[in-house]
Amino acid sequence: MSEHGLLVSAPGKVILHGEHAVVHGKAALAVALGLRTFLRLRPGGGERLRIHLPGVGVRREWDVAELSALRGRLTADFDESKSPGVEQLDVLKEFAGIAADASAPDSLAILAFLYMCLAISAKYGDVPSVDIAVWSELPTGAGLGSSAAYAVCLAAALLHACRAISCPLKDGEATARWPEEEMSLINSWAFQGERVIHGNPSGVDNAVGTWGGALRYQSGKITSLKRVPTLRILLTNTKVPRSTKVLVAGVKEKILKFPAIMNPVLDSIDAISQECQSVLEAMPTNPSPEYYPVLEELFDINQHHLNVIGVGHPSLDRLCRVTASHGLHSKLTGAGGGGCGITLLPPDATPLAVEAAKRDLCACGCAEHCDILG
Ligand SMILES: Nc1ncnc2c1ncn2[C@@H]1O[C@H](COP(=O)(O)OP(=O)(O)O)[C@@H](O)[C@H]1O
Ligand SMILES: C[C@@](O)(CCOP(=O)(O)O)CC(=O)O
Ligand SMILES: [Mg+2]
Repeated sequence: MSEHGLLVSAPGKVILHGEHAVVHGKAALAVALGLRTFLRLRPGGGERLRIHLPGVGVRREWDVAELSALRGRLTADFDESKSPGVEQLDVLKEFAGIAADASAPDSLAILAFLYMCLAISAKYGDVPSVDIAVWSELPTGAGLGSSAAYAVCLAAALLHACRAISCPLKDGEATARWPEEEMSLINSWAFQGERVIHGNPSGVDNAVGTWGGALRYQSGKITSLKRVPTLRILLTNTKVPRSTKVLVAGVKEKILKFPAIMNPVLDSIDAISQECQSVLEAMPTNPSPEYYPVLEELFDINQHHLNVIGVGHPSLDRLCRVTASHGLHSKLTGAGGGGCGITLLPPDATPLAVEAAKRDLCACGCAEHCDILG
């Protein structure tokens, strides 16, 4: 690592269809966002490891020797394919002074960092003496994959600090991507970070955070979408906070309680993703209004399904109602329970109608918008 260190970044994502169902082996379609998380890695001083996470109000530092001793107490083989153990996480919580239920954003961020740092360094070398700062353009806990972007940045930086991956920058280059197999390793370790934060993630968010672009994800299989037409989508943050971990656990509980009722809903969400992919791949690259009625109907059906599996919220119902009053169709994106919704903007939607919808959304408290292009 040079004395100037390394700047790493990873994008957030929008799930078009398949959130939650993807945790249960169904397909999801997701696209990377222009909003990113950034990490600066610098050589540390005095055999210390420092982290600064302004987004969640964390500034902590530890002795490298103290972390090495802690790593020795965790008595387990660390591997990117092994789930973080409950006992391991309990030891880390106790060490960092984190409550046993560890659900606050700062606690989860520290826990994911400590786990990834100790696990990666145990596999590839010594606990590194580095300074790490992470900041983001993404809202945290709003359905845009901030946890995955954070985990991808941490995985890349820690693997780099432990010399498990190369420095991709060649002389004179300002930016670069790691080679494919190193990206796969980053993705696998980012998944471990997501496991600490989410409990039981599908892996779709860290896949988009690592690879970018538009992809279909199912049971660990990542496929780039063949052709992605230009799709205008309005992103609205309801500003209602929620935790992905809690929502994912709630869906699992419902499936266990009513398998015969819930499994067909997940199958139907899967079919929506398939149908949406077919439409997207049939659409010309340039905006073409005739495909939109189907895409709009798929949004509506999926939004109903997401309510059925228990991840809706009154703020999201309001968002859908307000946009519907302007002829526009919306659904939640990500874990739901608040967070963000997406609204499809067909090429024949008038700028006046879109502006009016945005104004009404602001009036009902959903104050943040951005237009994204697929
Ligand atoms: N920039 C960041 N710095 C530190 N922690 C972060 C950052 N972004 C996200 N996180 C962690 O991820 C959690 C949010 O993850 P999650 O509930 O999955 O929501 P989402 O991924 O939709 O934003 C936060 O509570 C925090 O622990
Ligand atoms: C609900 C889920 O499908 C997506 C969660 O996304 P987010 O953390 O809300 O950005 C969970 C997952 O796929 O791991
Ligand atoms: Mg998340």
